[in-house]
Amino acid sequence: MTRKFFVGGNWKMNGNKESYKEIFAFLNENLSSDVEDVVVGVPSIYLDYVKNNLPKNIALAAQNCYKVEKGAFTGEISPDMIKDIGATWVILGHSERRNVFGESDELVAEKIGHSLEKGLHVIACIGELLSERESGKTNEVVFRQMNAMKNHIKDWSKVVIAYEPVWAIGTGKTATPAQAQEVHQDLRKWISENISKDVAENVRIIYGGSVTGSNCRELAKEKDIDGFLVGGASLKKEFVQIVNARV
Ligand SMILES: O=C(CO)COP(=O)(O)O
Repeated sequence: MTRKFFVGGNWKMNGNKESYKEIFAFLNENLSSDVEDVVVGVPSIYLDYVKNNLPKNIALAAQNCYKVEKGAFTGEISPDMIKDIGATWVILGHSERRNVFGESDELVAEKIGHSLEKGLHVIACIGELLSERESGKTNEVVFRQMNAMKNHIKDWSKVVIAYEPVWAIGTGKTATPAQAQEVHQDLRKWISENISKDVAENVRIIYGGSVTGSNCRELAKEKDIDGFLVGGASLKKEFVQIVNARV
């Protein structure tokens, strides 16, 4: 298996310049210089500040952006702006964007397409609600979300898929390794049948939802789990343990 392990920290709408200093300190002290593919997603107003203080081997992501280059879209930021300040990634389709801010599959897919065209790398998030899981619709939901994206993605090499079951986000209820592996495996099969075998083999599918220093190693043993997207624990020292889950 050649897929490189990938860990993203999603800081969401947390922290400030002062509290980020602690994060810079534990990343500087504890992260070995040869880590690969570690990205942190930062509130847009702090992207520039974090860029100037983060260890250089960690990449920077915005947590959202709009689907066009520029214009009268008050409050939005564009992929060009994200690139301009030196960030290289954007998180799109996070469940909080979908469920709190009402972003549709189509809007998420358009944002992904535009970000890729502009040269950003994308963490594309998908995942089902608890009610959807309980009614046996997990695959139907994640395949529908994937299908919308498929029409807008030409180059999958710059995409990481984050499977984040909504019921596991911020709840302390992690999917079991077997539950996560099952969905990741089904996703890879769907990709093989609907996109290509090559993309299915190479695209990284990471898991998100209450990942911690203590559960990351078991999850990381599963063959289709290629890393994590971490919320709460990415603000704490244990993030380093998660980055090293396969070491
Ligand atoms: O939403 C998440 C990452 O994007 C997961 O959040 P938690 O790790 O806090 O559950």
